[in-house]
Amino acid sequence: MKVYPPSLLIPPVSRACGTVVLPGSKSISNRVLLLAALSSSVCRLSGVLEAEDTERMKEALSALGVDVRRDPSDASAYTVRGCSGRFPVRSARIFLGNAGTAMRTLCATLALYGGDYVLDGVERMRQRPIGPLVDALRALGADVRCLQGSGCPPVQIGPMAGIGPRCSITGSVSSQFISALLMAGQVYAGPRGLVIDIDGPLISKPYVEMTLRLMKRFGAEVEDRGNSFFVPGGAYRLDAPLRVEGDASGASYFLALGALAGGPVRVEGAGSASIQGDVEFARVLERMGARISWGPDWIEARAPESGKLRGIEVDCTAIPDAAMTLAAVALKAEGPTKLTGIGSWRVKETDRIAALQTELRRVGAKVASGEDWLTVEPPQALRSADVRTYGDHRIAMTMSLASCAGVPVRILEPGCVAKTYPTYFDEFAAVTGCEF
Ligand SMILES: O=C(O)C1=C[C@@H](OP(=O)(O)O)[C@@H](O)[C@H](O)C1
Ligand SMILES: C=C(OP(=O)(O)O)C(=O)O
Repeated sequence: MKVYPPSLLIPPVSRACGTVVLPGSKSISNRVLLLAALSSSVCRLSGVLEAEDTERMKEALSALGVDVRRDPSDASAYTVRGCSGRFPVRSARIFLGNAGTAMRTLCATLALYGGDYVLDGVERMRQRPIGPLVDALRALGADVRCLQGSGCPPVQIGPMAGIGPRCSITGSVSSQFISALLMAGQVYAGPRGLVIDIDGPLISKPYVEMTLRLMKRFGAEVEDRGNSFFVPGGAYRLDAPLRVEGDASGASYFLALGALAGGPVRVEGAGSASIQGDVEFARVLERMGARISWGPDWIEARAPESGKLRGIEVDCTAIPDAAMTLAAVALKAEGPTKLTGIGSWRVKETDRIAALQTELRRVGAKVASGEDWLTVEPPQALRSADVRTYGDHRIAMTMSLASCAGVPVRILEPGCVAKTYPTYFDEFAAVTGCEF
């Protein structure tokens, strides 16, 4: 994995253009690795993201005895020999870093399988909620608990006697809980299947839709009943090789560069045919005045003809990750930009509302926030600043875009991009012509 210095000084960016071939989607990669491991077939996966979050998932599956083999001639291609839901290793302590997509899905999977497992992560992971998922799993008969009683990891898992037919779970904390119950539920459901009731509104819904589409690729047809899901139960099978799409959240930074600094910037690997909700980010940029073109697996962004982007109000409930990028685009827009529906930011890699408020103010923006919203007003002139990243890859990538507002920005601890996009700053340099 690429090694970064303690800080990176990004000079003012005056022009961005070029093409970025996106790394694999984190969300799709971690789902298909797990689905392949749970399947009853030998699965060929390509385009898998090489980053910390996917490393944690692959390590965990290997520790559980699954044969996950990298193709010697292609670092992002794997053959996974599925274990039909019966992991050979019944007792393990598994470290999942800060990978929410690994922690939540493996918690549900191993709890419904049963054994003697502890799932743990970094300090921040020990502050990220998992209580509602643990409660739903207990309602299904699993022996699982939060070891520190705080509703957060580490979680301890014991033997499983028999799975119940129904559970309910809140939709307003993390959609990953529901994706986890869906994917694991299919393999371990009893003969009557499993009903998952969703309490209240469901945030980050496109991620649940992605889960359903990928389960379908593995032969499982979940019935979406509006505020509940019926999971029929049965084995996963993958009959043809599966290629992971490029990461649409990662694409947002480069589309923003195109909109902020001339363009055209084209991202390849995700487009109008994508199953990732974050491609909608391009439509939001369009509302702000950027010129956007699409193909099935590419998107291109250019600055408005006038050169002026407009501040807007946007409900970000469906695009929690790409939404952060908008906070940086707002620095060069005319008028304020208000992001709503972002309450889940508070429980991700850091409290992203608090962190962005602090860092955007550091470069001179006027920022206000509430429990689930953020308003950014562009300053007359931006200030050069040393920007903290809080170990959060998306704070580092988002704040790198402040350099498009005419000042140098120093990103502290830029290596945190390794969570999902280890080569981010190389691509940034290639598209902007910056040297750092
Ligand atoms: O299911 C997924 O792959 C994800 C769901 C989202 O989390 P929440 O559902 O917690 O909002 C998103 O922020 C995360 O990066 C990936
Ligand atoms: C919230 C994120 O990650 P995680 O999968 O750890 O929840 C993210 O990548 O922005």
